[in-house]
Amino acid sequence: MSFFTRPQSANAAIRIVAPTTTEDEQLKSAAVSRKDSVQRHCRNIMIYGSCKFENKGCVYYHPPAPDAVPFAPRAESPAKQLSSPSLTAKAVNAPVFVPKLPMRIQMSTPPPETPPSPEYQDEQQQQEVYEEYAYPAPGAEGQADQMQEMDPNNFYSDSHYDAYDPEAENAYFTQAPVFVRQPLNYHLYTSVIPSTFVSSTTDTHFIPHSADLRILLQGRSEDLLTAPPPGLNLPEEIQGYHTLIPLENIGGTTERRKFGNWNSTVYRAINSVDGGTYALRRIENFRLNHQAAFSAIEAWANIRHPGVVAVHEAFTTHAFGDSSLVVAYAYHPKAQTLFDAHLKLTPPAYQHGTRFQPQPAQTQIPERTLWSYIVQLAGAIKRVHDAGQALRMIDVTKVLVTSKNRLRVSSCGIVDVLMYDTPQDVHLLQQEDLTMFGRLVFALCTGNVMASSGGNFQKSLEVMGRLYTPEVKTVALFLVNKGGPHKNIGQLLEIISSRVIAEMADALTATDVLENELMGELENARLVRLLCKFGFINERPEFAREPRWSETGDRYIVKLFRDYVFHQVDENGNPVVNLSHVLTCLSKLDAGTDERIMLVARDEQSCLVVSYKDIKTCVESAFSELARATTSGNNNATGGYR
Ligand SMILES: Nc1ncnc2c1ncn2[C@@H]1O[C@H](COP(=O)(O)OP(=O)(O)OP(=O)(O)O)[C@@H](O)[C@H]1O
Repeated sequence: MSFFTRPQSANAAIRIVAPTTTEDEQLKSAAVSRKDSVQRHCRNIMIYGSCKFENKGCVYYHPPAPDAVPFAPRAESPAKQLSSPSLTAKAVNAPVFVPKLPMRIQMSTPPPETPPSPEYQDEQQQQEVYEEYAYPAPGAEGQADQMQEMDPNNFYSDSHYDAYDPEAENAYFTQAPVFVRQPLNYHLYTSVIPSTFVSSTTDTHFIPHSADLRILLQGRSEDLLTAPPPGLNLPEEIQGYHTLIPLENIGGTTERRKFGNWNSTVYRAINSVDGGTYALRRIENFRLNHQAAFSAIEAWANIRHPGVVAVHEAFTTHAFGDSSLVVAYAYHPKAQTLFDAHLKLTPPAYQHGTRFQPQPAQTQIPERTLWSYIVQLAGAIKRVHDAGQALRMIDVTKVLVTSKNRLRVSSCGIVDVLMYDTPQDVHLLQQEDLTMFGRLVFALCTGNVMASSGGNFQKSLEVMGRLYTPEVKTVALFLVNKGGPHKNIGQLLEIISSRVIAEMADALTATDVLENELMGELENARLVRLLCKFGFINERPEFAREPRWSETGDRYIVKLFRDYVFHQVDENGNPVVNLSHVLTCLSKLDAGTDERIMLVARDEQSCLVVSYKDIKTCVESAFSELARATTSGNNNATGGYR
């Protein structure tokens, strides 16, 4: 049979030694029933210190419980152990791990000055035995359980660091070494906010359910990477923009899209200067009479607001075969117009040969969403009016829904260029903005773009009164009615101030939810960096003319740790493919915690007890060695890896 002996120093090679004859006699009763010479040790015991399956069918050998062992062999010094004839040649070749940092152990009370009583020595011995089996520290059993049943949300609350109160256990335990509670570098960890406070599993006003959020973001990324279909017959490049894709159907059979009285098409394109994706709105057959008409675009380019699609630049081009005006805007992947999102009729459906009436894309807009739209648009208008501009195009086909319940006014600045020759008083234009805003509210409430016009007006008010609170009607009427020269957006914001506060609360909740989501993803970059380093180090065929470089010295520890993380097997010898275990180990390694683990050689003849901090030092030193050897001309070779 064999024992694991506790090393004298914190981190040392541990030999699996054969017991002496005396020890055999003392352990006779236990040894009779065992077939240690032929039976393999359970690796869970070797790695975790305990095996969950011990009494549940695990076929491997489990050492006896500590209290069943009356005596344990004294731990020999690591050097002596390594020179012992009981080691295999392979084990002797294994490098001895020399800790680079002193072990941080503190005695809870100073050792007794007078020689301890025999009774005390007995207890002390028993305690040593206990520690050998409970190694690495009191509480390790719980830790082993924790490691076997990894809970990704709990791996930061490490029981190893919980205050250990020896007095509560036994008076004699006060002499046992107590591991000082090390303050973890908590800033290195993700602390997931309890879902009670910030839940990503439920919908919030602006942020969908966590899974849906990922689908949304993946969809955007996919949208950005879509290649143009062949046969579009579009210019290859215009003013530094390439890879044009029309965002609306430009087939000859469908009605051409209009922007006021002009034909207009929107394209997605990539800017070759900054590599960014932009939305290009092209106005066909436009002749620019005055270069000064672009001054409005310059003014718009300075307006940045979350409710306004950012204006980038404008130019004219003949690349389409005509004289076109093109204005470049920030591109919002997967954006929909308010019309498409809420008012567009779905094609008539047929069932059993019966034709059903076309239905709006969505039924009634919920009041909360409606208020959110009103507040967002009011905020955008306020920003633009404060900048001395007017939007001049507030329409359900020009307001984009760019995310969940998020609106942005698009096409800003175009009308200013198109109407440059017929200047108008900006104050009147701003009043007109409010009227257009009112029409939009009518359209959204009733599902009819013509809701506020002519004979529809009264009926629309009735519908509005039936579906929404009276406040909505008040706001809509305030906007469409002529209120005199002093009517302005500020007055509207006063009327809806309570809604603005609700909106702000929702926006702040959205940032909390997003922060929480981001925290969950924050670990990825650091883990990828670590995995890259492993990739550079492990199995490197040769370095510095040393074919065994990756197998010796610090690298040997890295190799064993790699086995510990990725190559564990269960009691049946099947691979343990537990991502939580991998993530936990890598996170602890990245943080360099003082928690210690036992690394077992592949031949199972030797093992090393090392802390994550030590392994981190090994990884860093091996990687630095490689990095130093990179050519001097390639100074950035390791940039970003650290
Ligand atoms: N900045 C942008 N980012 C992403 N998509 C955009 C952007 N601007 C417009 N789009 C998309 O381009 C498409 C065409 O926009 P457009 O403003 O022409 O709407 P429309 O519904 O075609 O209006 P109209 O019928 O008046 O032409 C819409 O699907 C819109 O979502």
